[in-house]
Amino acid sequence: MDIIFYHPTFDTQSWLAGLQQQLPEARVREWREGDNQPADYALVWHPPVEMLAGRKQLKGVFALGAGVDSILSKLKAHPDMLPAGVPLFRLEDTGMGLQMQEYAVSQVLHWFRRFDDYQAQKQQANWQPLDEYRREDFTIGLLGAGVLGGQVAESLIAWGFPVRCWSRSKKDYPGVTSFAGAEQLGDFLNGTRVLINLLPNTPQTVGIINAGLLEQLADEAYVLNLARGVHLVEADLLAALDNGKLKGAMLDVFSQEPLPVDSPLWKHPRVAITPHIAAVTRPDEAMAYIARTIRQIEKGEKPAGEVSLQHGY
Ligand SMILES: NC(=O)C1=CN([C@@H]2O[C@H](COP(=O)(O)OP(=O)(O)OC[C@H]3O[C@@H](n4cnc5c(N)ncnc54)[C@H](O)[C@@H]3O)[C@@H](O)[C@H]2O)C=CC1
Ligand SMILES: O=C(O)C(=O)CO
Repeated sequence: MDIIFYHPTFDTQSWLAGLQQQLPEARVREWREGDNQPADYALVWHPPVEMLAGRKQLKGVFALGAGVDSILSKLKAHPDMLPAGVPLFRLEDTGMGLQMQEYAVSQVLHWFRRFDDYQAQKQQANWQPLDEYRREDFTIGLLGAGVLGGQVAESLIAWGFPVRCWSRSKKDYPGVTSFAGAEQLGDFLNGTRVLINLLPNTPQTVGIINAGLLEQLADEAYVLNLARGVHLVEADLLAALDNGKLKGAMLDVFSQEPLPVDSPLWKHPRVAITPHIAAVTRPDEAMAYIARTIRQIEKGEKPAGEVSLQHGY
């Protein structure tokens, strides 16, 4: 079995060694320009078109991340990049769920305990206990309730917050109120105090967090964007912060990355920023998942994690 690997920034040698250990029966190599030698599987992130185009013998392509938007947008421009019938897999969880839980829980607690207000008071040397917030006024709403959103919901339930989610179809997570489809988006937003985005980037979700949506949230709401920058209309977020509708935002992802130095988001006192690190690929867990999935394919089984090209995620 031959496996080709391409990632623009990962430590390729350590991935090749790790994969070889997980799959001793395979021949694993780095893909380089001009390599047309046979391959059964391709492991990729931002792959050059020529790496995959025409490789009809592939049994599977693995995206080395959870979101497949960059691969699918390339596929749109170059439909021959993924030969017909070759399944595309993505990383499901592989350690990202826990990272998303850490990020979301720490930030929700930061807002809930008013550390943002105390930080602002500190700038003024102002010693002033503030009214406590009540959990019942702190409903958390998850936009997207899949592998990662479901785990974030679970972690916030454990902290006693009212939690609701919105997805394409209804979910059955214990203690979580589930809303589904465009017709229930308004009900989901009504009363949501903290909006956490974990949607995939698809034509249906681009720009979804806009002025019209923000207006429907509870007053003094907060936005946590953990998914993709294109989901959020940044100008609308800034306007909602400045008109008082939103109390704060924490953003991990941006319409342009790295975020340009002249973006007004950097300077806004109620916007917190991290550089797209909410959940990163954990090599050991990712390699174990890929090896397990390849073994399932080799046995003729149908593994989890296949991307629906029809739905775009
Ligand atoms: N900031 C970061 O470091 C990272 C960001 N991500 C982002 O998180 C996203 C979510 O990852 P997973 O939970 O693994 O994805 P998933 O595919 O398991 O879950 C997606 C959820 O969104 C819902 N959804 C999709 N389209 C919808 C629509 N039109 N209307 C309503 N609901 C819709 C689905 O029903 C599902 O509940 C990824 O696509 C990626 O963009 C993932 C990993 C790291
Ligand atoms: O896996 C993904 O989709 C990511 O965004 C990793 O940072």
